[in-house]
Amino acid sequence: MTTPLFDTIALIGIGLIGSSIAREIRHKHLARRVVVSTRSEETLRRAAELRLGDAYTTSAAEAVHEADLVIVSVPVGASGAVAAAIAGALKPGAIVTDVGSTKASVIAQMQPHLPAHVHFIPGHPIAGTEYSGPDAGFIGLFRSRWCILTPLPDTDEAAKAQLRRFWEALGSNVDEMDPGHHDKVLAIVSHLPHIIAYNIVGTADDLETVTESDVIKYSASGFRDFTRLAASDPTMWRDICLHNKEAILEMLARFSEDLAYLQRAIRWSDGDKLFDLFTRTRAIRRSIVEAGQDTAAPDFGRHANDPVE
Ligand SMILES: NC(=O)C1=CN([C@@H]2O[C@H](COP(=O)(O)OP(=O)(O)OC[C@H]3O[C@@H](n4cnc5c(N)ncnc54)[C@H](O)[C@@H]3O)[C@@H](O)[C@H]2O)C=CC1
Ligand SMILES: O=C(O)C(=O)Cc1ccc(O)cc1
Repeated sequence: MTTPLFDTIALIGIGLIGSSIAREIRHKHLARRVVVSTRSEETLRRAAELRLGDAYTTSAAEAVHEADLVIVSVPVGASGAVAAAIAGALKPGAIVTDVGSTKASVIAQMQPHLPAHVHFIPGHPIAGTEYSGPDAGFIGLFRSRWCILTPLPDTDEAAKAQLRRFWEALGSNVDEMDPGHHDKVLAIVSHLPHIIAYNIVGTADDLETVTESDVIKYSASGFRDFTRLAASDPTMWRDICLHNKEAILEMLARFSEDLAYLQRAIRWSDGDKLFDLFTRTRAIRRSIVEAGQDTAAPDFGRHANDPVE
């Protein structure tokens, strides 16, 4: 058996991401003890049934007081409230991290509450699915996926190296980025695709001439891919939109301009313009496939609700 990387890990929030991390910790023996905390009694009970931790509490402060690593996995809009709740109970030298999809806002919400005697290192695993809750997590979610850390200036190198080792133990490749840059990159590669998916599925649902049963019956695989994204958790995506507002609006403005260009090419039957664009975008897809980044997260175990061994 390998030596655990941490003595005690506290998981605040035990949905898709928190429970996937919990399963990995147990599976790979990365901590001696795991304390699970979440707001609702019902989710906590389910986490206990799934044996995701060693101790369970609805008090985030109680969960963190002995923790060497605290991982906050809640919707980004709740980050500030969690930081305020745990601040007074954190152990000196503890590493506090998060997994939120936006970084500048999470830092702005959490940092003012956290004491100087802890190492706050924000993070974001670029891995997930459209499912949520403790049953949705699975071992392998983070394998061969990127995890981006957005450390603050003067972050302790040893603490950062320890957090890197943790994500690497989960199979991730770890990168570092400035929070503002992270938010712009993620706005185009993750947030916009979800917004477009919510929009197109909403548009199809609003059409008078095409019925819902037409949509369900004849949906081609392209539309079905959009419905998968548009089935993602409404709270999580509301929070992402509200907490990465500037970058998302900037990318949406660019997107709308480019869409108008495409619309014009179709209106004027400009086949060359259409062909050129479609050729350029196909090359991007091929680069992604060549880089081995085309596969969805492995499906095995996605609904494996068996208690963790
Ligand atoms: N779902 C995905 O594909 C990915 C999500 N993320 C980020 O990870 C975070 C968690 O997302 P999921 O695990 O998917 O969500 P989820 O909805 O599956 O789980 C959220 C958890 O947070 C708890 N929670 C909500 N508000 C809380 C509060 N105020 N205090 C304490 N606990 C609270 C819920 O009870 C639940 O346990 C979000 O910030 C999201 O942006 C990051 C990468 C991928
Ligand atoms: O399900 C998908 O395709 C995703 O894109 C999952 C995802 C959602 C949010 C993130 O911040 C990172 C990954």
